[in-house]
Amino acid sequence: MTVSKLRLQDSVKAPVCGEFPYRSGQSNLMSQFRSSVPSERFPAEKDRYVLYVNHCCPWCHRAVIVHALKGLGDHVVHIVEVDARDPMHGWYFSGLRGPSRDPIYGFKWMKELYQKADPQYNGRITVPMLWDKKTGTIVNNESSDILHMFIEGFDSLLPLGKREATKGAAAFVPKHLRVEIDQLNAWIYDNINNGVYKVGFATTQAAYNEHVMKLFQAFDKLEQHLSQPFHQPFLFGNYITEADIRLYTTLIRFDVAYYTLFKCNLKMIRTDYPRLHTWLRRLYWSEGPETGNGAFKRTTFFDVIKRGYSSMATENGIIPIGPIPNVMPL
Ligand SMILES: N[C@@H](CCC(=O)N[C@@H](CS)C(=O)NCC(=O)O)C(=O)O
Repeated sequence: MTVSKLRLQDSVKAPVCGEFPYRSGQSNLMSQFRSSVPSERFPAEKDRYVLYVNHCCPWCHRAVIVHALKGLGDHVVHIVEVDARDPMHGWYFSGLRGPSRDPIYGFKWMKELYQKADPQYNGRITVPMLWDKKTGTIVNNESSDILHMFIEGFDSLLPLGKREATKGAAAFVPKHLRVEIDQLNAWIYDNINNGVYKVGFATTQAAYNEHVMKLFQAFDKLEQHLSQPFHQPFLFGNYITEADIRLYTTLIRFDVAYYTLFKCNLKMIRTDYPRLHTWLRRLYWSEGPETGNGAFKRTTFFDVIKRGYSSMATENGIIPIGPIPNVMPL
């Protein structure tokens, strides 16, 4: 992803959970950890890599969903939950949901892992982060790279039926749709995944007005997209693609967090977007093989999401009660 793509206006402040708003002259803020599996330094090997995540974070969630859909949990990539964040020192292992110490080195703070990888490191301490136990360093901390690695980088370790190249039309990025999927992903990223942050962290009324309108125009467009031939039940037809996964992580948080806490409150998915609502509920509730027997639901933790966004958006830590239920039944 290019820096210019990430550049936001100065009227949007830096969120703790979300894309960093790059401002002019800050191009050196791109992550330095952008290696891949498989590569000479980081071959695909079982039990070698660890993914650190927090379940509030939508960027982590996309990697976690693919991890579940591909069955990478069976001794390929271990997931470790880093479940708390201190305003001064960042992510740490609290023991409340995840472990109370990093299971590899016994560290308390995520920043100790970053400093082990690079003692001079002074960038953001973010999740998701993919760690290599063998060389004791960070492979990558950019969720779209990790997502792509999980889609096919570990395929040599998986049964044939799970490999991207042998899945044909059921691939997460089928060859004949690659360009369309990439275009939709970029647009969804700018207007929706990152769009909610531009609204939630706007520091002027003008910025808020601009970004909130763009966000709902994007939903209107997607609602129309889902009405077109070959665009349902999923965004590109009968199979879940990378675009569905990327959109899901924002939409499942929308009514319960962004609508209330980020003031994205012009419309709700459940009351105003019938096609998007059906699409969302199908992904969430389906227990069939197309969702890895419920991978979307299994990886969605509403208590963590509500608590996490409340602590970001309000001073007093009060968690809004509604809407109830978190997801309507199908
Ligand atoms: N570009 C990164 C962004 C990841 C990100 O912003 N993660 C947030 C959690 S949602 C984080 O760790 N924030 C901690 C901080 O900035 O101190 C990605 O997509 O992986």
